[in-house]
Amino acid sequence: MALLTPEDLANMTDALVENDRLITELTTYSLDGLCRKIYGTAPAKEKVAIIPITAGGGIIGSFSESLLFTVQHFGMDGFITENTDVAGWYEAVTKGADIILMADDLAYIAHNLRNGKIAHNQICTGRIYAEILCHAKGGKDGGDDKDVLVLGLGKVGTPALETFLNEKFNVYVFDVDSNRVNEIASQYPVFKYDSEKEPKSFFKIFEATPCPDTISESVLKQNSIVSTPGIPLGISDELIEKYNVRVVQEPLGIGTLSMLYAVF
Ligand SMILES: NC(=O)C1=CN([C@@H]2O[C@H](COP(=O)(O)OP(=O)(O)OC[C@H]3O[C@@H](n4cnc5c(N)ncnc54)[C@H](O)[C@@H]3O)[C@@H](O)[C@H]2O)C=CC1
Ligand SMILES: NCCC[C@@H](N)C(=O)NCCCC[C@H](N)C(=O)O
Repeated sequence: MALLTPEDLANMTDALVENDRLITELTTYSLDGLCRKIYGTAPAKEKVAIIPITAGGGIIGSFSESLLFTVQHFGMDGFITENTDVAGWYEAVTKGADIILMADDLAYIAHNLRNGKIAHNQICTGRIYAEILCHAKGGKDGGDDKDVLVLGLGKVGTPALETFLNEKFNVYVFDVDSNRVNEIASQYPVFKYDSEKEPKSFFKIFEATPCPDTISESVLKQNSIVSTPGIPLGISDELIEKYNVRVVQEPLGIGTLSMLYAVF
């Protein structure tokens, strides 16, 4: 899994606030409101403990602080444990935490100690970024509002395509790993997107890859919406400006709020 860097998180607080505004403009739901709608849950004064984990690559600068900002920004009570790892878990529980947030290099989870629910960041991230596109108001020409292009069929992209299929979208998929495309196409009723054989542009594009410039001019329309957890951003500033593309992208907070609503 591509690991976050402190640089990825440098502008996270501004990005979360700005993306919440954009999500509201596109969907009429605030991020908080959209999470309530898709999960059917709501916070009930849970105390959230964030436990720094030293395993693997170790602590990532401002990772825990970014989680605390997210928790508090959406009105919840949270704290970062003074201790790490097992000692941090003990501290969290003895301080009355209801929900634990913690991440090593292989998994970032939310665990509700009261109801037993557990959520995984990659699944919840794929779902919320897909739901943002599902709820985004259609293009001026309307018709293709149910078409969506999914770029990147990994641990985030797969839950996203499942969300689009559940919402009855026509899902076009692409991945540089053709074996992965064939595997997905054998499991799900999706269309393999091939820009050479059948060029097609999309109003709604989802991207979850670790590469830049994955979104080419050929797939864009005027006013396209790109919903992408992918880091780095998969579309150039030039194309964003030329096609007035609205881009929903933020490194950690949107996926974290989705995880919390999944365990309330
Ligand atoms: N913003 C957020 O909250 C989060 C962001 N991420 C980011 O999302 C991205 C995807 O994460 P995962 O799904 O866990 O990774 P993954 O490695 O499971 O999947 C990535 C997929 O993208 C494909 N790919 C790579 N280059 C491509 C290209 N040029 N065009 C099309 N497909 C390409 C790979 O073949 C792979 O199938 C990563 O950049 C990760 O850092 C992950 C979780 C949360
Ligand atoms: N964008 C959300 C997904 C994050 C994931 N790509 C990652 O960097 N995981 C490693 C996090 C390690 C955190 C560290 N153990 C700490 O506790 O500071």
